[in-house]
Amino acid sequence: MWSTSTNAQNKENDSNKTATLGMTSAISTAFPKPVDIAKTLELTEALKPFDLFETEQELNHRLVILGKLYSLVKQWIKDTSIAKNIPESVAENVGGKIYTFGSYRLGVHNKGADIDALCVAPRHIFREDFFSSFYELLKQQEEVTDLRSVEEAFVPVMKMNFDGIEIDMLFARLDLKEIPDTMDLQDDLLLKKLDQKCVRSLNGCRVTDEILRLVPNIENFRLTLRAIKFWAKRHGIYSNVLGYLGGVSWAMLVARTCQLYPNAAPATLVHKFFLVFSQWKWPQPVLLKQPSSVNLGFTVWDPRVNVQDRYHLMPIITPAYPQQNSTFNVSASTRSIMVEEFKSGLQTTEEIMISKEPWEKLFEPPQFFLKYRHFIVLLVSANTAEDHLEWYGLVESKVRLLIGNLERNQYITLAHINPESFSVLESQKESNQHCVMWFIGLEFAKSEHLNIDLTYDIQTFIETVNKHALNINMFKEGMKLEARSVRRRQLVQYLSPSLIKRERKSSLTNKSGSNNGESKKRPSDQGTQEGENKKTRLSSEINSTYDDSSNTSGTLQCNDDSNSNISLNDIVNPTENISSTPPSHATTTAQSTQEAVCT
Ligand SMILES: Nc1ncnc2c1ncn2[C@@H]1O[C@H](COP(=O)(O)OP(=O)(O)OP(=O)(O)O)[C@@H](O)[C@H]1O
Ligand SMILES: [Mg+2]
Ligand SMILES: [Mg+2]
Repeated sequence: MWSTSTNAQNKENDSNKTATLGMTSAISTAFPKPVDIAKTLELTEALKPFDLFETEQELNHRLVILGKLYSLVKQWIKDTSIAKNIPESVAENVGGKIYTFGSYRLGVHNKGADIDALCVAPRHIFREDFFSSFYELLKQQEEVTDLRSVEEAFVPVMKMNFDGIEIDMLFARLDLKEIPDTMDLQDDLLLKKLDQKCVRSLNGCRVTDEILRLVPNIENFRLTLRAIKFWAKRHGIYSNVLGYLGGVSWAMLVARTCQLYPNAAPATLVHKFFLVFSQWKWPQPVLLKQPSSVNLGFTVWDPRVNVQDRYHLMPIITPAYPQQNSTFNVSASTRSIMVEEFKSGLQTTEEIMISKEPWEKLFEPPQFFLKYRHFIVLLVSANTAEDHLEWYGLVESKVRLLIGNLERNQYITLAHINPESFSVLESQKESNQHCVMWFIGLEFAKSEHLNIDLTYDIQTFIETVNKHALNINMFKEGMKLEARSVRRRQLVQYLSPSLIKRERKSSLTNKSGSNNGESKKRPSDQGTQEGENKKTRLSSEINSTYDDSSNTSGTLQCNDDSNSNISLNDIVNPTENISSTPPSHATTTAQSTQEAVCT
């Protein structure tokens, strides 16, 4: 938890940390003023009611579980070594270790989050051993439930619940005789001669550790990241799989902000985060350090070399070799939604910093259902809970294809997928079915009296998902994916009255809401459920009064960066390109426009 006393201590520790941390020097090395400290305490207080932080007891429980897992790993490696004819005296010392990564390792996990862990073993212990004998050992443990292997995944993982805590456990075999307790994973040469699966499995830990090494003040980074992750979740832009950003990408954006304002307090950092990224010239990449020059033959993100990397719209590059873009799922739609959110976050934080608004304002969810007039509802159903979990995961991983189809439709200017899924109202589903819905808000080009037929876009998507499910032998009876076009007025058929009431209520108190009064009318054009089932055709009259998103870009106010070393303009300018000779789309686009902003 952030405190003023710790900050004073940090101030002393960091007073000489004004050297370059990252790709450029800092924008401002100013230390917090009393008002920044007060705002930071207010921020901590504003986050508390949301029950994000774990108690001391809960944190200790995690440590106990990790201790037990560690003992199990050591025992298993020793027993497996002996079974492979290694003398017992040697087997005693071959070691084996557990490292954590993800939100727990970063120190920003919410109550009930999982622990992401990596088991590292010496060279005579194989992945097959991990998924057989270690699996069996875990299975015997009383505290372990819901144990399942996902061995064929891109990053193979063993999942379990260990005494109430979800664990995702990866495996990596290093080319070493033994794994000493003191070993860390920073050395790039550890990856020499490793297979792809091991390199990918090591990547999460190496990236998390590198991020922590690259921020000037870990405690300030943590509180800022907690605030940003919570804001992103509330605003429906936290999801790697749906084309927004995932935890590690948000962590890197916050880390970059911390590098640019190395001594700033978290409240200031949250504000600066929005200032920097509302103006970032995407696709200029965000980098936390100069990419490593080591070459062990693994593919790294480099638009000069890989053609596909030139099409990444919002590159945020991991800092450990082999560096990757963590946001390759981002599309034109998701990027524009995120950029609008950055702009609106800037406006809100400017008001918060001058005490015109409280921090709570930043965490208010936007009114998704009032923002659009037309939606596509995706209904995903299955017969059993187990089937549903699998089916839901598959469909979720494919929704980006539908967004891509819609983006390519010349009449659609924005297809906005809301990552929140909703239960289907009892009145709308067949008994005993497990069924949830996603909503995609649509914005159309302003043309008069246009009939838009989305049948093809939607059908292609449904066919692709069904075909894929059949190909991987996942398809089970009862698994169903439906897409319906609905108007805003028809949402009452899908959403609970309390949710609709909540959106309407907040629209009345929100001056900038996009509600034009229509949502207060009783629905008059409700089709029958059956009729709608058959219908994937959206026939809509779109005229010039079309209800656009009312987000406006934030006005910039230049303030307190008196200790500025370089300007924000220098930062959002493409000086961070990984090469000065960039023949790529990514870099040329980044260089094409530039506007003077804040110094
Ligand atoms: N689909 C993915 N693609 C790439 N990396 C992933 C993916 N899923 C998980 N990871 C890696 O595993 C780490 C842990 O993932 P996880 O889903 O547990 O998120 P998290 O950041 O720990 O947040 P949470 O608190 O929700 O668990 C991520 O930080 C990332 O490094
Ligand atoms: Mg996690
Ligand atoms: Mg996880």
